[in-house]
Amino acid sequence: MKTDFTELEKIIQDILAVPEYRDHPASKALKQLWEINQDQWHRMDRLTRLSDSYQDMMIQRERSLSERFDKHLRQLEKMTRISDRYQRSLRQLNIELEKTSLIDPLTELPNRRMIMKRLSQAFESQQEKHQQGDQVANLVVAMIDIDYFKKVNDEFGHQVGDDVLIALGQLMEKTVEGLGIIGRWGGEEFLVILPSHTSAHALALMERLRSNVSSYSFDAENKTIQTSVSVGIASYQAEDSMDTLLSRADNALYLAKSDGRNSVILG
Ligand SMILES: Nc1nc2c(ncn2[C@@H]2O[C@H](COP(=O)(O)OP(=O)(O)OP(=O)(O)O)[C@@H](O)[C@H]2O)c(=O)[nH]1
Repeated sequence: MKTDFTELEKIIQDILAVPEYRDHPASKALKQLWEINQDQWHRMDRLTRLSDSYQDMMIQRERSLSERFDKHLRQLEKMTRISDRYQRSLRQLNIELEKTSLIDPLTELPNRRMIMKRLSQAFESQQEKHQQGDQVANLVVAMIDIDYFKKVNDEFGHQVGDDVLIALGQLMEKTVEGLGIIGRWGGEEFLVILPSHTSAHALALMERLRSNVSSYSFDAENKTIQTSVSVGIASYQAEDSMDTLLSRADNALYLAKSDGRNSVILG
């Protein structure tokens, strides 16, 4: 049965208000009971309000924590994106840096640093091959120097000289393509590495390269520039170091120059 407290309260108040009942023990007990009830009701009310405000506080705290968490997450995502972008551009920069540190900017051929790297690799595999007794095809290097290049600069200017270097670089690269690697050794000098060639094959290839350059003519200011190269070749021999191999190619080049230029000599 549901108690109607408003009705009950009214009945109790009515009883307590009757003057004749005032000193009656039942009236006193009822008054006491009523006060206890009121007291408990106030306590319950306080507890309920306390619990409500505690719940509100917890909800508020949870919301603020969640907002802070979301904010940190967004910051973290942003930082990750920035870091990814930064790493990508750093990688790209490294690739470009590696490229520029190994490529000659004028001719876009491998520079001396790269050609030395490749020579060192080719030299190591040559030594392994040599130890296994394979001595038919060897590592061959060819030192190439453009003849009378100073005259080109003097007569047509440095810019035309640069253009001639680029054109000859491309022509020579085409000639050795698939057979070896050519790089700019410095100034008007180039170095060819042929990893596995007989001396006869290397000689024939360099003869073709010399012939291609000498039949090439460069047009500048309505004049034709005739070009030629001198080439010194050295083929790997037992006990060779990279230095002795290069030095023999250099000596052969010197002989080719002394021989009147536009020639190929196997040292
Ligand atoms: N335009 C241009 N000239 C260069 C470059 N590097 C070196 N040279 C020039 O190449 C010329 C080399 O001259 P020399 O060493 O006297 O040799 P050469 O005139 O070719 O004569 P031989 O080698 O004896 O046939 C010099 O004039 C250098 O200035 C370059 O990057 N661009």
